Amino acid sequence: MFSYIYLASQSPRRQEILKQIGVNFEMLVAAPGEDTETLETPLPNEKGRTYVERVTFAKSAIALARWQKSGKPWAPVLCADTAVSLPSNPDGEILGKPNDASDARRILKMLSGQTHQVLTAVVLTTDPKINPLCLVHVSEVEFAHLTEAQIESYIQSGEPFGKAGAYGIQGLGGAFIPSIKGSYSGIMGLPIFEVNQLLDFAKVARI
Ligand SMILES: Cc1cn([C@H]2C[C@H](O)[C@@H](COP(=O)(O)OP(=O)(O)OP(=O)(O)O)O2)c(=O)[nH]c1=O
Repeated sequence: MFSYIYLASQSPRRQEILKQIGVNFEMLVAAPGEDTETLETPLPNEKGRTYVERVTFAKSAIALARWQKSGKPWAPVLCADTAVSLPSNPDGEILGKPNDASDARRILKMLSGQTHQVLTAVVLTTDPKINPLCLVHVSEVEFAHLTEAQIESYIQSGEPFGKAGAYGIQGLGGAFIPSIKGSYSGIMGLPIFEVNQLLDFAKVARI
């Protein structure tokens, strides 16, 4: 039985979700100069599922190297990546975190009035010498038609930044979403039900 895990993610949403299900975790934070952003550039013609899997496995390899350097005792390491996929987008289907306000505007205009997918890949390494447990969770999110004024005031709020697809369902962005098919927590970055199953399988204790 493991009494805690390492969370290798800067996402405050993932921390909240782990707390919600009573998981004890310690952050495995990036070392200065460590670059994970370059990984998050989609490869030419890369599909959503392949993208989130590739990025999460890469984040995982970086996290394991981080653990090795840290000299800390072993505990399972959890990594995840969330991206929005819009197959009808001619410039490539993957929409990640916006680079700036004009990128957020471009993404929100594409999502307006459409249904998109949110994909979250999760990788849990239970032993550094064996293959990790992994899954990809997919939800469908219906977006209402947004006016230019709504998009501008949403960008002004600052909420789109640091979030895949330039919105947060858990914040003001929730008001743009008439329906979802899938899981709210999966859209927020960590699907509770599936992660709970992985943690059970890996024999991780809860508080
Ligand atoms: C679609 C959507 C995404 N998001 C967030 C979840 C993720 O934090 C973020 C996607 O970026 P990620 O690259 O998955 O995660 P991150 O950069 O926040 O953290 P790290 O790479 O260190 O693990 O978008 C929401 O909070 N709400 C939403 O509705």
